[in-house]
Order: sequence, then structure tokens, then C-alpha cells
Amino acid sequence: MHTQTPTVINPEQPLLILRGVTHSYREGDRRRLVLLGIDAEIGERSFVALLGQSGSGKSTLLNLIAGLDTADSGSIIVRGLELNGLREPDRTLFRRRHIGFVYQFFNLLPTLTVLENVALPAELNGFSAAEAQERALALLDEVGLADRHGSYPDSLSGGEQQRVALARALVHDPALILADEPTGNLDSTTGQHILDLLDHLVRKSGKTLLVATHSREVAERADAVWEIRDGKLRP
Ligand SMILES: Nc1ncnc2c1ncn2[C@@H]1O[C@H](COP(=O)(O)OP(=O)(O)OP(=O)(O)O)[C@@H](O)[C@H]1O
Repeated sequence: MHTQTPTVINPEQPLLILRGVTHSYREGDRRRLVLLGIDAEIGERSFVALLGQSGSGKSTLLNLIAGLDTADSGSIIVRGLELNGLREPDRTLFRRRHIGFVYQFFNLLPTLTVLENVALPAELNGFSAAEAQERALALLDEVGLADRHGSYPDSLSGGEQQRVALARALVHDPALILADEPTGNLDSTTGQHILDLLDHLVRKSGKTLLVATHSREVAERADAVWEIRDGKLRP
């Protein structure tokens, strides 16, 4: 099988570049076209809201940028690294190193404690167990959950689980935080709190954030708003 070595094209360019990104899903013997050519860029330290109707392709685009799926065609370049053509192990390494992901349904590992959940991405990135725990505890402190570090996710409320997930998304110091409807499973007050925290953590640590959302409140906070309509980004 032909493989491509990860190549850093130009580390000076924008953090994320999308060029003509297309994606379709197989449906029986047909293909459902979802993304028909997405072009966009995000600079360092930006907060971008990704809007679009249900089924417009927001999660699909986030998954492509995270390297969880591969585009049919086009270029996705993160910190100068072209994702298209990377072999699966290299995509996994890329994701582990550069991406923090926040999901609508938290996706914490139920058999690990809160501290273990948060420390895991740091350990997978080569931090020693002691360093990973230290980083995890510092972030748990920031999200107000240091005292719950020994608890298991099931014993936490939804908002608490999402605070743990925010800490987990940042612990390995990734370049880009991707959040897919991070407030979608929370009541509006809790969602607002999560949003405040996410905004605060991302800006404080100088990260870039791309949030797929239906919420106008999220869009109002963002530095830029992208909207997917009919498979393309509309101004
Ligand atoms: N694994 C898959 N196989 C087949 N079709 C899929 C798959 N995942 C998504 N789709 C289809 O692709 C389209 C885009 O889905 P996607 O989840 O990206 O939309 P979305 O904008 O995130 O929607 P929502 O706001 O409801 O979460 C939808 O029509 C969906 O049914």
C-alpha cells in the first residue's frame, strides 16, 4: 500500500487550512454527498463557531479535521501538516498530539476515575505518569472539580462530566480544540457555564477553538462564524 510520510509544509501558515474538502457517505450502492468543497482558514488563537442545520455536515467536517475520517478529496492542513494521505497510525498520532475533542455526550471512560480520564491524553503523549497527573489536577482545579478527582464519571452530573471533558481536551496542550455541540446535552444555565469555561480556558491557554453548534449564543461569542449550507461554507 502506498503511504505518505507526514510533511510539515510551512509552519508559518494559518493553524488550519481547508481547500476544496469534499466528503460523501456510502448508502447502499449510492453515495450521499455531504461536503461539496469547503474552503476556509483559521489562524492561531481564534474562536470559530460552525453553524448549519441538522444534517448539514458539521460533525462530518469536525471528524475530518480531527483525522477521525478521511476526505474524498481536497486538503486539510493543520499546523502545516497535510492530513489527506496520512496512514491510519500517523493520523492517530496526529490526533493524539494536536487535537482536543469535546463531545456532546462527554465520552468519558466509565471505568477510569476523573483524574485518570483527564491524565490519559497527556500520558499517551509521552508525559510521565506523575507529570500527567499534575497537569490533570491543575486543570481539574481550573474547572472546579479537583475534589472529585477520585470519582467515577457516572457519579457526576452532566455539567460536571463536561467540565472533566474540557480538562481532558486541554491536558496535552493541543493546537486545536474541536467541540461538537458541547452544550447540546445540558440545560441552558449549565450550558452557559460550560461555554464560559470553554471560552476562558481556550483564550487563556492561547488555543484555537472550532465549535459546531446550533446555539446563537455560541456564535455571538465567536471571532468568526462559518455556516454550512448545501455542502459549502456560506458567509
Ligand atoms: N456514518 C455515516 N454514514 C452515512 N451517512 C452519514 C454518516 N454520518 C453522517 N451521515 C449523514 O451525513 C449528513 C451530515 O451528518 P452530520 O452528522 O455531519 O451533520 P450535522 O450538521 O453534524 O448534524 P446535527 O446538527 O444533527 O448533529 C447527514 O445526512 C447524515 O445522515
